[in-house]
Amino acid sequence: MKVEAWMNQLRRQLQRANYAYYLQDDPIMQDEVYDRLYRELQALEEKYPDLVTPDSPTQRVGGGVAEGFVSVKHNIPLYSLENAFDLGELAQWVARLQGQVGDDETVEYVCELKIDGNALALTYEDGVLVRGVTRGDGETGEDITNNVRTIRAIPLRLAMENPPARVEVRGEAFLPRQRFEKINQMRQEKGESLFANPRNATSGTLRQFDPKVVAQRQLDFFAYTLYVVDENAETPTTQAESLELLAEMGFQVNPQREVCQSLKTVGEFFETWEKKRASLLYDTDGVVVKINSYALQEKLGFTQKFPRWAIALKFPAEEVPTKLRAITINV
Ligand SMILES: NC(=O)c1cc2c(=O)c3cc(F)ccc3oc2nc1N
Repeated sequence: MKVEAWMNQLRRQLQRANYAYYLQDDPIMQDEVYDRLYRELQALEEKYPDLVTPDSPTQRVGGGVAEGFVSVKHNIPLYSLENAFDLGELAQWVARLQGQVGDDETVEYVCELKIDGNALALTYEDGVLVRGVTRGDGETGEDITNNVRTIRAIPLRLAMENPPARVEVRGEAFLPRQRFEKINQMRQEKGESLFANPRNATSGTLRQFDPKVVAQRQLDFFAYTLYVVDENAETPTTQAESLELLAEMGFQVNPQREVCQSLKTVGEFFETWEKKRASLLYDTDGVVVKINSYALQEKLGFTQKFPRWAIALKFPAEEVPTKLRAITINV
């Protein structure tokens, strides 16, 4: 077999093993086999440097220390979400929607946990990750591609045979709480300032100039929006389908989601997770409620700042720990 074909085969095998191990928590290959194949690919890439490809697992941490980040315009803007602070406000939002879509339309919702991290905009061309950008002001963000490439939950190549010409993905980079605590513990030992919370630690890490530092922090990522920019590729017609397609493409998609037919079941999803969220390995600050149908999303469109077809239903702010409150009262 030609060496180039062998190197491509090695890459596919390592990517599949990575996906199974990292995203499906179901290893298909012993570590020592993975390491041997990885070293074999590295040796071949050193011997044939012009056969190195950007999606090779060996290319995750590279690019040297950046001088700064270039500001780039998003291909598709990233809007923010309107907030609702209780079920009453959610009911008002639903009533407004129903008014806009007409009473004959039965509206179906998708409820997703709102991950408390930093939004990222990813661009894939012919299935290969070409750009990773911070949210910025929604119109332009900072090109942090070399840092994004170090996030293991973000595929360097989409896991599909015939990828669309271009795919835009949005998702949330975040740090699981345990990882956040470990990072702060290491900073404390080095006498460095501590991060206030996982979200700040995530944004501080994404803007590091050295990808090696980003890689050490082991950021995580959940994808939540997909735009297939390719007229002859099949495109999803609902948010639920998009989430399934994102998982097929090799992204980590948050499993705690539900298609709801009524405000009542949205409320139940919200109340369930308001209670259970402490058991999650990462911070969430609410539930994102979205209209499932893309046709209806299209019909509703956007205001100056928000999509009319999505809202963030926020969890009440964390209770101040009682002992702290007791001290306040004594003072
Ligand atoms: N933090 C999140 O977990 C999360 C955030 C957003 C958004 O910010 C968001 C913004 C839009 F304009 C439209 C849809 C969105 O969907 C989203 N879905 C999510 N799951």
